[in-house]
Amino acid sequence: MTAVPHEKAQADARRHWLKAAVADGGRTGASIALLLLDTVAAIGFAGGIAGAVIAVPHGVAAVLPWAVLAALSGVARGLFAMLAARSGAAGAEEAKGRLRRRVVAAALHRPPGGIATTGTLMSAVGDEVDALDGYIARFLPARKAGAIAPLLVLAATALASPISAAILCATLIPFIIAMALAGGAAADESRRQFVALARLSGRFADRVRALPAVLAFRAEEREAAALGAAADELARRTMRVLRVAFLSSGALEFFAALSVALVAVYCGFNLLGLLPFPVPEQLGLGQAFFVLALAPEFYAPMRRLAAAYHDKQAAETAAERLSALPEPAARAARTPPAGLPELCFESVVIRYAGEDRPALPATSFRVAPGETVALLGPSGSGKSSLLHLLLGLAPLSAGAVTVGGVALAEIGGVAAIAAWAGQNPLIVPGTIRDNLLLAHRQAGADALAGAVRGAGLGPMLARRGDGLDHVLDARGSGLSGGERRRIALARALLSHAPLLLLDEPTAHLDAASEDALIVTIARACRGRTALIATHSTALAATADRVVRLGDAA
Ligand SMILES: Nc1ncnc2c1ncn2[C@@H]1O[C@H](COP(=O)(O)OP(=O)(O)OP(=O)(O)O)[C@@H](O)[C@H]1O
Repeated sequence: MTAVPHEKAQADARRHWLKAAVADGGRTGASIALLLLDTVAAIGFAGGIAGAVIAVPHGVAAVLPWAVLAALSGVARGLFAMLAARSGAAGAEEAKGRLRRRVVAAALHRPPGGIATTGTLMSAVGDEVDALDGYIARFLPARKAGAIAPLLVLAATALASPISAAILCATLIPFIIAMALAGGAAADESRRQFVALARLSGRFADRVRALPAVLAFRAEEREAAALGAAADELARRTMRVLRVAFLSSGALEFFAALSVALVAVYCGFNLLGLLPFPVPEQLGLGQAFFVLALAPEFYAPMRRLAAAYHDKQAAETAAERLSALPEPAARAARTPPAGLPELCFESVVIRYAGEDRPALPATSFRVAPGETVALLGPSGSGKSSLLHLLLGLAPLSAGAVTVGGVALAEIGGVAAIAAWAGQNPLIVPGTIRDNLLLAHRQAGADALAGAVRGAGLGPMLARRGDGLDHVLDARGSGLSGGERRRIALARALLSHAPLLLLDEPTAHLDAASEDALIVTIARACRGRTALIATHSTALAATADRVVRLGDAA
């Protein structure tokens, strides 16, 4: 019962979103004006031809001005068509640029706890924004010009021969009915085809990402069959779209040809006086030529619109996904205060979107400037979430957090003043050196060697012949969990940030390595404010204070 209104609401939302996206740039007004000028030039061309024909008996001098009019109109048509295409393309570039900037901003400034993945956002920036190209460059100008241009042709025809104009109008009515029927079917089929295409490409990308797991579970044949079935489904849907498209273009061509043929027969019989019924007009040669030259122009704007119809479907499908992207989070109003920060947590609650239970129930504590606090607590008690909250990666659902006396919301997060080693350290494609220098671009060789030593990366580099020049891929393939953490820790050691945030820095380590690392961490915490989430009581013992989470839960 609610499906239809829901679909209608979605379609309305899509249309509004597309309208707003185009209003940003678009330049459709210029393209529409140029397409209408093209129609005016077509009328001039027909006038030139007709004038030249009736001037033939009066000699070359009489023909020349009409021939020049026809030639200039022909050149103007080419020019207007080219400028309309250029202006449409430039408008589309402008609108796509704005949209891309908005999506990139949404990717870079994701609201804490949002669920849009980087993959979704990046595919939105590329493919989905591109899908709006034809809609803005071709479809919108063609639709608006398509509503006015036939009326201009009709008015010009009516001046020369009202009956011919009536014939053109008469063929338009069944044409509109046929196009409305075929257009509705085409829209449904085309939407289904786009959904099938999106499903297939999503499935394909997902399986490529999970290829090692597919091979490990010997699921190659099953997955290949599933991909084959999705591809067959897409092929079936594509064939249906093509069938409907052939039907509608068949209807368009039939009525276009019929209108020209009827006008031609009428003009011929009228000129010869052979019409079997009385008509209130007697056409001259010039009028007949004018009307005949203009008749094909009546359906030309609709042909242009039909050719761009596919662009509309592509844009609406893309709009469905793009409009669902989150708005970029508000920019920080202030920069974090300088110096060693004090952290204050007052009745802080973290609840992720769509979750009933809070990840962190009301928690209050304070970290003095230069103090090291260890967060201890069972798995799932919210230790990582608390660190993520400071970095702007988890939502503050209740309570207040201040950094150096300034509300966290005002500075957006502490990333600018923090050295951070998380549980899933970021590895970028490049050498291990590139990965370490992410924390401090200008770090010298001595500082780098100190960080490598402090984080215990020496044995790992020695095992790889090329040491710091060893190249890592985006997944950090070949690195163990402990090695990743050591890389993250080395980064934190390299950075001179006054705030140190460490999330389980000694996990995955044997006892001897842990002891060595604890000494390094304690040294790194000196002279900074530090917050360390850990399960290690040995590491917690080196902190100035321990805050236990999850006890009250
Ligand atoms: N992005 C998220 N969306 C929804 N729930 C989340 C998200 N991140 C964490 N949680 C949930 O919040 C709770 C606290 O998780 P968190 O990782 O902060 O705990 P933790 O104490 O650091 O655990 P561990 O010691 O295992 O690292 C868990 O129940 C977890 O499932």
